[in-house]
Amino acid sequence: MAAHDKDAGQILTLEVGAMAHGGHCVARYDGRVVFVRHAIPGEIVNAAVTAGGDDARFWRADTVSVVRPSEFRRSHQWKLADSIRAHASGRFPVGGAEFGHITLEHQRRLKAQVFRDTMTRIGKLNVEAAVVGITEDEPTGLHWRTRNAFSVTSTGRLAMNVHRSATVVPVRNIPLGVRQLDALQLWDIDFTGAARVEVATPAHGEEVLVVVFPLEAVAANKKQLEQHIAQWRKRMIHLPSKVSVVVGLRGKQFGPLEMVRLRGRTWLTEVVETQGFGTHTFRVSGDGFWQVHRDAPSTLVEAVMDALDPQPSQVIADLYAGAGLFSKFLAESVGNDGVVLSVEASPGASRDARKNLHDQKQAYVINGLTDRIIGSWLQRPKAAMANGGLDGRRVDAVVLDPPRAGAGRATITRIHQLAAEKIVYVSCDPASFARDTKWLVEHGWEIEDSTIYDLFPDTYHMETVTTFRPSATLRQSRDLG
Ligand SMILES: C[S@@+](CC[C@H](N)C(=O)[O-])C[C@H]1O[C@@H](n2cnc3c(N)ncnc32)[C@H](O)[C@@H]1O
Repeated sequence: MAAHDKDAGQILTLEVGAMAHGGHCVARYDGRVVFVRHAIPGEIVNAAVTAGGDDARFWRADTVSVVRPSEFRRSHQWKLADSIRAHASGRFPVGGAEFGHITLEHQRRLKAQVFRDTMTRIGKLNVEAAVVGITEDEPTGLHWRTRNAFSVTSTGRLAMNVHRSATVVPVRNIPLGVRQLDALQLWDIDFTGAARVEVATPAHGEEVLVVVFPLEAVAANKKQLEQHIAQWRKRMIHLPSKVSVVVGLRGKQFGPLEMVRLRGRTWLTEVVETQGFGTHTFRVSGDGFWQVHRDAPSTLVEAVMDALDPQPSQVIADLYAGAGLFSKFLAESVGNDGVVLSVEASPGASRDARKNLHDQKQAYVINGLTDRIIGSWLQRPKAAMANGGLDGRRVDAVVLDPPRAGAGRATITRIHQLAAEKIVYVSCDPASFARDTKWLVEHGWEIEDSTIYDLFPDTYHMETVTTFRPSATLRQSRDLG
């Protein structure tokens, strides 16, 4: 909350309307829009203003009590994230479980509505998408996160941030985390000197990877850093032998992360077992991206493989490929005469991808920014793949899985120029996806199918997998060209 915010703390009684992207319901007060968190469409709530002011275009508020509850309200699954209990004890809820007070079935209905509304508002398209949930998540929506990041309090305890705030609240369990995480009792360790701690606890196996990021001042002072490293090492000596601990020294974005090993390894193993597409094992380094829900890797691989339907000898571009999750399964399907171009910007993730794909000669790991790599393919299609070309071949299909910001207009245009037969777009953000879709449609692409996967229960987040095909007009113009 901003210190100058004279309206902060004021309690408003509001009838809340539709759920908007970002996890808040839209309400009106004196003609002004108020984004209300921890409410459900149709409810009347008392909400405390968390950001206001006469000049503000809109206000923000947290529900503190419910006057007319929705039939889909339940008691919140996580005390520290429950706005009502938090405000009653004079504090703010931690972020990250803003749907914990809504039944799982209704959360999914709301996600479908948010996706539909966002596609209409930004994408200018009517898209109906079914929501697929993970059965084991029912009914609570708890115990699914394999990747958890913590802030650290001034006394060295693991903590979570209050929504849109630097305020941290110490935690002693993470209800959304997989059960292995609580069992480690990392809350009892003194992490003084650290700014952030990230913990990866894979769904299968006992390996755990803890990455400790020092405070900037500590990282900048070699002697202090060494002292803290010695202390962290000592304080974690009791952890089970399969727990690896590294200190991460961040470079610039996409620059290499230097990892100082305190114990164990700088990476862990992830096993992805699918229905119908086999099982593969992946190496994922401390700084590498991995899907967060324990069942997300297998669910998304199955969705992408079903949507793409890769055939032997095809050329497939896997853009924003991370450690090669989709590339690995795709390479197997296209066989020795096919090609998978696995494009990823992070050097660490590309290193992992090279290891994960080393036995598949048809897979090329290309480290760089997607738009530049495609630009090179378009400019020099005859050049060898190792030299930034396509070896005279044509890209048959594209899968892209960009970060939350989406691909952006320039990259979408280049993807279109590849003249593939199919694009499968995996997205974790409906707003950037709607923007990218608008540009694809302007270029002549049509949506064939779109499905929402509820891979972030008890939060407002969602994952979508959408198949695009060239429209009849686009096909015609290609034939003429
Ligand atoms: C949502 S993750 C998907 C990774 C992979 N498909 C998976 O499922 O494990 C997005 C990835 O894109 C990478 N990335 C971000 N911006 C990029 C860019 N401009 N070009 C290439 N890769 C990028 C990130 O480093 C990250 O690994």
